[in-house]
Parts: sequence; C-alpha cells; structure tokens
Amino acid sequence: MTAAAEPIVTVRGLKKRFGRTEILHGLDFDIPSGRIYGLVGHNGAGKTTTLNAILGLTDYEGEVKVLGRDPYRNRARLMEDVAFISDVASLPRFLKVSEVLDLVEGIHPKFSRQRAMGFLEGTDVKPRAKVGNLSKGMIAQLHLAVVMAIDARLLVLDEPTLGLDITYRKRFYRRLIEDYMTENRTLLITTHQVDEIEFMLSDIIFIRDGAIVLNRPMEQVAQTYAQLVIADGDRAPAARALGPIYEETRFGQTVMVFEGRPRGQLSGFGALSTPTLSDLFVALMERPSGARS
Ligand SMILES: Nc1ncnc2c1ncn2[C@@H]1O[C@H](COP(=O)(O)OP(=O)(O)OP(=O)(O)O)[C@@H](O)[C@H]1O
Repeated sequence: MTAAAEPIVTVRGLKKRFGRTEILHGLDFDIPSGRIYGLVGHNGAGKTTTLNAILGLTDYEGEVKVLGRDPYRNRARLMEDVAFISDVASLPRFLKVSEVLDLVEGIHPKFSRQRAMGFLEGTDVKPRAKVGNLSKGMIAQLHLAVVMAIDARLLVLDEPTLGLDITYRKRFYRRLIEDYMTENRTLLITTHQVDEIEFMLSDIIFIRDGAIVLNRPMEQVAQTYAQLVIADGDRAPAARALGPIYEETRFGQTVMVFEGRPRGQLSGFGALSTPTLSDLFVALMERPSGARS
C-alpha cells in the first residue's frame, strides 16, 4: 500500500469501558481519504464515544490511527489536520464574531481568516455582533465558517445541525459539499436525521449497542438491499418465502426489505426500490443481534 492510499482513519478492535460497563465492543473500520462517512445509530449506541476516540478526547483499548498517529498520544499535533464540530461545542458567548476569528487565528496555524470572512458574507452573522446575541442557527453558521476555514484533512461532525430548522440544516450541508469537500478532505458525520445527509454520503456505518452492524459504500447498499412494496396481500406469502430481513405494514401495504436477493426474483411481487437509509436502519436495528452483515 502506498503512503497516499493509506486510510485517514484506521480503527482495530476499539473497545471502551466506563467503569465496568463495556460501551464499544471491538470496532474495526477504515476511512479512506476523500470519502464522506455517515455514522448512524440509536441514542447511546456509542457514536460520540467512537468519535471521541478518533479525536483523542478519550482513552480506549485497541488501536486507533488518524493520519498515521495515535490520536490520544498526539492530540495537539493531530489537531492541526483535524477539525470538528460537536453538539456540545460552543463558541464563547461574550466575544464578538470578529474576536472569535482573532482567537482562532491566534491558535490555529491552518486557519484562514479571509476564507472565514468569505463564508460569512451573505449571512446574517456580522463581524461586530456578539456571539451571545446570535440565534442558534447563526451560531452554527459561524461555527461552520470557522471550521471550513481550517485547512484540515479530516473534519468530524457530531450532530452538527442539532436544534436547527430545516432551512438552516439544508444550507449547512449544501455549504459543506459545495465549499469544503475536495478529494483531499475527508468527512465523518453523525446525525439522527439520516435521510437529510444520505444524498452526500459515500459510505455508511450503522452502529448498534457498541457494535457495527453495517459498513458499506453507498453504491453497495443499493446493490445489496431492496425494498418491496406489495399492494396485493395475496402475493405476500410467496414473497415472504424468499426471506426478507424485515417486514411491516404501511397504509395497508406490505413492505419488505431483502438482503442479497437478486431484484429479478422480487420484481413480480410489487414495487421495488432501494430502501432509504432510515428504512434500512429500522430493518437492521430490528434484526436479532448475531444476524449481522
Ligand atoms: N463519561 C461517561 N461515563 C459513563 N458512561 C458514559 C459516558 N459517556 C458515555 N457514556 C455511555 O456510553 C454509551 C454510549 O454513549 P454515546 O454518547 O457514545 O452514544 P451516542 O451513540 O453518541 O448517543 P446519542 O445519539 O444519544 O448522542 C451510553 O450508554 C452512555 O450513557
């Protein structure tokens, strides 16, 4: 493997305990450069703990490498190449916007004030405004502008749009894709609003109770999983005999999700499509544990 092809993040056997409780049970995954990974799971599944391990904010068992370094031991050095927004992160409320930019300029060698100002142009976030007087959506915009103005190789976003309305959320993600992502940058993002980020993901990881239940490029998701909507109830038993991994009734129709079943075998029963990530999430989360892909 050449140095250029090395993953940005490598995780092997990642375990985390809080006291006697094991929260992460040995995660393995890689994140190659230029990809946009979504990390999705229920409340308490272990997403933030995983991100914290990658960011060097918590100790752990197993091996984590970010840009070839152990994040816990090399956090300060790593932060030159890694940026993050987390749901608990907040900007100092007593500072003016321009003073926030001064602060970041003073501490981050790869921050471009000019770029940050460019991102804020056309928004309601004015340099003289106090952070404490901005709305939640405006603070998120400021936060995003600051982070996007850091020339980082890896950007980690933990529920970045929490509490924002739909317009701000959409704008947030559009900006990220249009103004930030290049093949030299890599994005790892968690959110519960998975359908809102589906369009931009290259890869998806589902985590359930501290274990990975799905880790696939998005194009493989479309190849592997199919959703069948059966309007004619008489056809359901024959379709059921093909072994759906999930079934529910929606508005009087039977909805089934299949894994690895050629679409040619299913098309005669009803309408076929690729499940949305939220439908797939429900299907895989309800599956008995042990039956993992
Ligand atoms: N500092 C801590 N001490 C003890 N337990 C913790 C600590 N931090 C997290 N946990 C526990 O670890 C588990 C995973 O938490 P984590 O925050 O990683 O989940 P999450 O998937 O990010 O959830 P959410 O979607 O609700 O943010 C939870 O059961 C949580 O209670």
